[in-house]
Amino acid sequence: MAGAPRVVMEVGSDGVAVITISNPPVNALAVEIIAGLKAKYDEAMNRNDVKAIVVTGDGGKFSGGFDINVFEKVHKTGDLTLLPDVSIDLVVNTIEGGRKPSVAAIQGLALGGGLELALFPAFILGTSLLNYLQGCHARISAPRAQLGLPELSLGVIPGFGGTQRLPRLIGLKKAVEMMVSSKPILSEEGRQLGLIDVVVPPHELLKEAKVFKELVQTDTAKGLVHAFFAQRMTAKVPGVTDVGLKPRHMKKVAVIGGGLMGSGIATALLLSNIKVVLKEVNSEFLSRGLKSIEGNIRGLVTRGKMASDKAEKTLSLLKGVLDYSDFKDVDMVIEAVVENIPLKQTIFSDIEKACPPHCILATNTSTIDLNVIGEKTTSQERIVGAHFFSPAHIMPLLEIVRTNRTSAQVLLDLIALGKTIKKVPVVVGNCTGFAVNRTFFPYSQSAHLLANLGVDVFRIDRVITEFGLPMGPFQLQDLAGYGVALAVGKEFASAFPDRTFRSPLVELLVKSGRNGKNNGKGYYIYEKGSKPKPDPSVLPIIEESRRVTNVVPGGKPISVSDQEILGMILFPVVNEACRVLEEEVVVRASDLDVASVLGMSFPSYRGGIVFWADTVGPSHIYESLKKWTNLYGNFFRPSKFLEERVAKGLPLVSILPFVCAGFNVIIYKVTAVDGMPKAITAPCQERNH
Ligand SMILES: C[C@H](O)CC(=O)SCCNC(=O)CCNC(=O)[C@H](O)C(C)(C)COP(=O)(O)OP(=O)(O)OC[C@H]1O[C@@H](n2cnc3c(N)ncnc32)[C@H](O)[C@@H]1OP(=O)(O)O
Repeated sequence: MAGAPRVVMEVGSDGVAVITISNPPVNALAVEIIAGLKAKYDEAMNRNDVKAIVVTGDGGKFSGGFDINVFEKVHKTGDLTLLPDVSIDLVVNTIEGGRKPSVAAIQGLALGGGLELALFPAFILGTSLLNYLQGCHARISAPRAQLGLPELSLGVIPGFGGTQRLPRLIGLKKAVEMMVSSKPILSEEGRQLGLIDVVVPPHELLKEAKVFKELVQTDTAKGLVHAFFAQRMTAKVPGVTDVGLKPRHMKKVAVIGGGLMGSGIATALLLSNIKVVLKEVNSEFLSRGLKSIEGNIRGLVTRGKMASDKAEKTLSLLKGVLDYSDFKDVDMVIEAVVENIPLKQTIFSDIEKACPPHCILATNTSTIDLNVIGEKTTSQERIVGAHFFSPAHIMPLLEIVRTNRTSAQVLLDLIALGKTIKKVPVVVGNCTGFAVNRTFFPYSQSAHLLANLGVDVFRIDRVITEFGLPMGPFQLQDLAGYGVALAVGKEFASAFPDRTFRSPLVELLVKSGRNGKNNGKGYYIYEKGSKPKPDPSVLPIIEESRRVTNVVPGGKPISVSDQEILGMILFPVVNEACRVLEEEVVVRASDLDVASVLGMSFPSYRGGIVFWADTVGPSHIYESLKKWTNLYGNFFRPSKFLEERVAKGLPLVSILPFVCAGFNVIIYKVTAVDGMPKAITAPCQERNH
């Protein structure tokens, strides 16, 4: 078990005091660590037998930076005194004031406040001590340690003096690049960049400390800090990751279908050194799939991101096949064929016979009920959804879809595999659209409703991009292709007819020969080398759609502000998120935040869809939806969950009502004779989200 955070000091006979930070797993600079550092530095400075100081971290890591939990506490309490005055107190008064040489011994990582702590010795060396140390090295680092200032990714700036000291250490250009990109460099590069011996005057530190404290209080910092913790929570699934099971190693995975999704999934697996068998139905499709994987991997070489011998080694892990004979020793199959129920059912019945009994049977379906897919098998415990987002080797989200029969072991294995292939796994329930597509299905629906009510489509896109999404709903539709919009629209219309707005617009666009970005003609004109331009010739088609739907009250286009447009697009999404929470499609509300950020590019600095909704205020959202229901119909009707939350004055993220039914109350025990964990009933209990 990890011990309590502490700082220890050992003084050797050579007069060197080694101060070690110990706060597993990353030696975060918790308040008690900072206090401990100050106490040990004070002691070292005051002891006559100490000639020099080395500061280092325990467990192979220097420090992952200031303890982010403190930010969260500040957000909750508004109490800024929780933030210690490190730069002034520790650096100026203790370290500099003490006038003894101090060296940082870095290994593993020195991030944020951790790196800034390592810069402190330079601060001392930069003044009088450098003169008598005669070029002594102030930071000793093990190979490949990560050095970075990722504070901007949390919405704050380096607050322990880094903005002043890093530029002096490695030059302004590189320092700004490191701060803006938040990306770490390796110690080897850091060494090449050299040392700078300049002192930062205390008044600059004071200024910096003030700005830092102001930034911690902004919504942006709150959103980013929430997103940080939420992302780390997704891999903690009650009844799965806390019941003593160990993930099994996936050495060889079969992917069925070499189309866009299948080849992307295969690429992601190969890049993590997992053997892949790619199966297709004929040699033409197979060679197309293999070529696309090769293209993905060789593209990394062209862009200088992978050495060519490494690419060849990676590709040697890939084998293309036309039958199931190579499936006899695979640990997992991921089916990624077209969304056709009989085809998927046949494949699952075939792979059940062809694969070993421990093999996980996963599907990349984005819509079809997993119970239906597995209907012709007797292996329901090992059937699971592995829903990747396109392009699968790039997009970071992996929705792991469970039925009420999927075993905990299988879920755990998939969570572990997700992490191995550098995805963020989010475990979700089995419903139309799962968590992400289900929550965001009203997004394009409301955009179409607004367009049919007379609002300009390009204005809608602008409002949404100004809010922070990378593109608006109409440009997104152009990008995804109209075939996808029509197919997905049908699924949702049949699953949720009470809240579907039927717009003929996409059909009219297809009729007029448009297919979005695919053929260069959609709401926008797409030309090579230039940004998409709004296409005025689409306006008569939109007019035609308005005539057909005839939803404009009094026949006149509605007049709405940008703020209302934003609400009319995003509040229905929040409303659906409420239903997703009520039905416990996600384990906790923050999982939906992560899924919305990583799957829909919802701006991370807004914390995710539910977090943002709480910032806006559930009662404002509820009242707005009620008003729009009266004006424009049922599409906007507030959900029961939202209504109840508002009635109780609760935010959306707090305790979810615990329903004693469905997959969430199943816990697992390894009792089955075949070694697969079996579900047992668990008592109901309230969980904190
Ligand atoms: C004043 C200063 O200028 C302000 C600052 O220093 S702000 C902080 C700057 N530092 C950062 O942003 C680093 C954030 N951390 C990371 O990027 C990554 O955690 C890491 C690269 C250090 C390690 O990554 P990885 O090995 O994949 O482990 P990861 O799962 O992310 O983290 C392990 C645990 O450490 C915790 N942790 C990591 N960094 C932390 C931090 N700075 N504070 C508190 N907890 C932290 C994580 O929450 C996680 O906890 P859990 O096991 O209970 O879920």
